[in-house]
Amino acid sequence: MSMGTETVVARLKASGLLQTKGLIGGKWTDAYDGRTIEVNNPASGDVIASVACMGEKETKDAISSAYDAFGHWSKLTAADRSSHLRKWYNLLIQHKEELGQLITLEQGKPLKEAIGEVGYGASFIEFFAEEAKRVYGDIIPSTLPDRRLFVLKQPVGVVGAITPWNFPLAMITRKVGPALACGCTVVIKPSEFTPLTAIAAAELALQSGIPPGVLNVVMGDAPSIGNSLLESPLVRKITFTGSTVVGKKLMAGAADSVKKVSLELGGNAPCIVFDDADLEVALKGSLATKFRNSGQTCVCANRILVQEGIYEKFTSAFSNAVQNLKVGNGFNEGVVQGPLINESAVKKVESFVQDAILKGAKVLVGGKRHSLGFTFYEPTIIGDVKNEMLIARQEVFGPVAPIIRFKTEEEAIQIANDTNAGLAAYIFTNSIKRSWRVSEALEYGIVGVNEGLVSTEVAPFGGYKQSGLGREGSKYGLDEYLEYAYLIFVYTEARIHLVWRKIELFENLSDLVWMLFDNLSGGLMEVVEDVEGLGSVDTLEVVTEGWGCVGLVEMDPKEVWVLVFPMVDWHGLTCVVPYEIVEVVHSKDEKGRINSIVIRCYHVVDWIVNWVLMSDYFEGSTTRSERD
Ligand SMILES: NC(=O)c1ccc[n+]([C@@H]2O[C@H](COP(=O)([O-])OP(=O)(O)OC[C@H]3O[C@@H](n4cnc5c(N)ncnc54)[C@H](O)[C@@H]3O)[C@@H](O)[C@H]2O)c1
Ligand SMILES: O=CCCC(=O)O
Repeated sequence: MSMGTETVVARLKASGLLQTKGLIGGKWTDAYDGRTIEVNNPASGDVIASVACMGEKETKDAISSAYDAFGHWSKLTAADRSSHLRKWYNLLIQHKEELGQLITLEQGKPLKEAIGEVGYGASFIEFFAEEAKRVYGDIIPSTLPDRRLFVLKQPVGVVGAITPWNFPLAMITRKVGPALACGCTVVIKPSEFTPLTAIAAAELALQSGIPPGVLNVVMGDAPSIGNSLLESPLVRKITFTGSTVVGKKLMAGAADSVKKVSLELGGNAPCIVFDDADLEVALKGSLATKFRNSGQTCVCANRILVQEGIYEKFTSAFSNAVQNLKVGNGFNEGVVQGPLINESAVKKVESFVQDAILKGAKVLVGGKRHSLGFTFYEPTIIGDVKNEMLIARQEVFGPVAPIIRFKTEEEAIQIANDTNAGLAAYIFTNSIKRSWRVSEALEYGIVGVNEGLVSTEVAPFGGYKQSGLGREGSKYGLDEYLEYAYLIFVYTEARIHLVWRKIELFENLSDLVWMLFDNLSGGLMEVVEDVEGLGSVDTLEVVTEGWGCVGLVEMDPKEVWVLVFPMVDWHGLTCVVPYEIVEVVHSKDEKGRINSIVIRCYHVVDWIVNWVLMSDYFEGSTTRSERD
């Protein structure tokens, strides 16, 4: 291990945030067969750590733990879940430096950018801690007068979350934040290249008091973990960020048990610079979108389309800027371009560049491996690229900017949309009309107008076409973890057959309660108010099997009348059972007989209903025993 890596590793170990085990049911766990997998520093090739290499058995246990934890976690109040998430967020921010170092160590991005990722990643936890309290349902205006229609949002259940290496923290929190906020529990499978950040984030989740089993981490054998998640009937949702190839496999695998699926897949972002663009703004935006994370983001510009009138000026200024990008180990001061993740990533970049050159493109800057060796590649610009070349058809996922020349707006739109991907697109123009026109014509889920950095926790992130399904972040991000239950309640006084029963005035409350228990076939009796000394109106709620007692009304100092009603059975649903009496008021006629009673109570769904009972009801009333 080189000195640099060794020192950082020692510091991180001392902080307790560099761990190597998976997390199952709140317990740090080795692979059951003891297997491990090495995690490398891409800047030096050093082995940072050996982590548990897990598979089917560990994943099944993690799923069971998540399933067991779901019962409790989903029933916490939104405020409680929110408070757990907020504590986790605070810890992530408190450990921003260490987490940033871990990211640079295992993923390679410059430390400043890595610490930026921690802030970005943590923002999803903060945002969804707040959103947890806003998972509102709906009341739908009914087509019939006697019914009420509701939409109840419920957590989908256990979630399998599979994430990539390019944002080792943010791609996890963008899934886990909304999942936990909604009441789901999660099994996370981080990339085998960057598990350390995921483990550290899970450690902080445990420290924040998130209960065991709510968040589990398994890593190692990707297909085996993936298949276990797909095959388990306990897993109700798969959320994946990664390549389109793997995304398609997971989508197909989820079909068998019809799991809910959301996919954040690869992009092929066009960055269109029009003649009327502000050159400085276009340069800044194009640099930011192309070279962020050394070109290894799904929203990185993959093709830079430049209109012919500004082509020379733009390419020359862009080339100057790119030549000055400092490449190196992410821990070194001033470095803005780190290494690529591994050797095969460099080989892919090389082959794409080679293909473009063979087909007539020209290297304007860079174009080869960097003299630093390992997986460093020179920041590169290639001119005269055509949209048919490999580099314009597929994600290069490296620091290479292919430039395509175009003449008209229509041509730019046609080239931009000529791809299976549809994640992010960028346009640079000073024309408001063109901004709207082109933004709306682009078949992309995200469009940056005069802006190269588009990601934020408050806006929906996701793609059209083969770039994925669903959205992450923002209020829309919650939908991916919710089921919508439609409930219909019929509310009708005609269905309620009221029965009044005269009973003796009891000496004390317990006698009364026992009498009710005996006579009303048993069940739970809940004293809503203290009935000691029975006033003119007292309220008692007794829920019995088939019968309910909602009120006691004193008619005479020697008599107590109990209002009993059968629970209404409607299409197999027991409903119209009031559960909390607010007020019972009665009036008497001139002979002192009760002629009306109004019972105000909370209905099962929290409306207050007024039941007005007129004297007619009492005339023909029967007792429970008579009915039986
Ligand atoms: N749209 C987005 O939000 C977004 C964000 C980040 C990255 N990405 C995309 O991710 C890709 C780069 O990430 P990557 O190389 O880690 O992607 P990848 O598809 O190779 O791997 C992603 C994850 O899937 C796992 N995996 C691989 N094969 C699997 C299988 N058979 N079953 C289950 N899991 C499996 C990997 O171990 C990893 O955890 C790029 O295409 C990039 O565009 C997309
Ligand atoms: O790589 C894709 C995610 C990048 C982002 O969230 O901005």
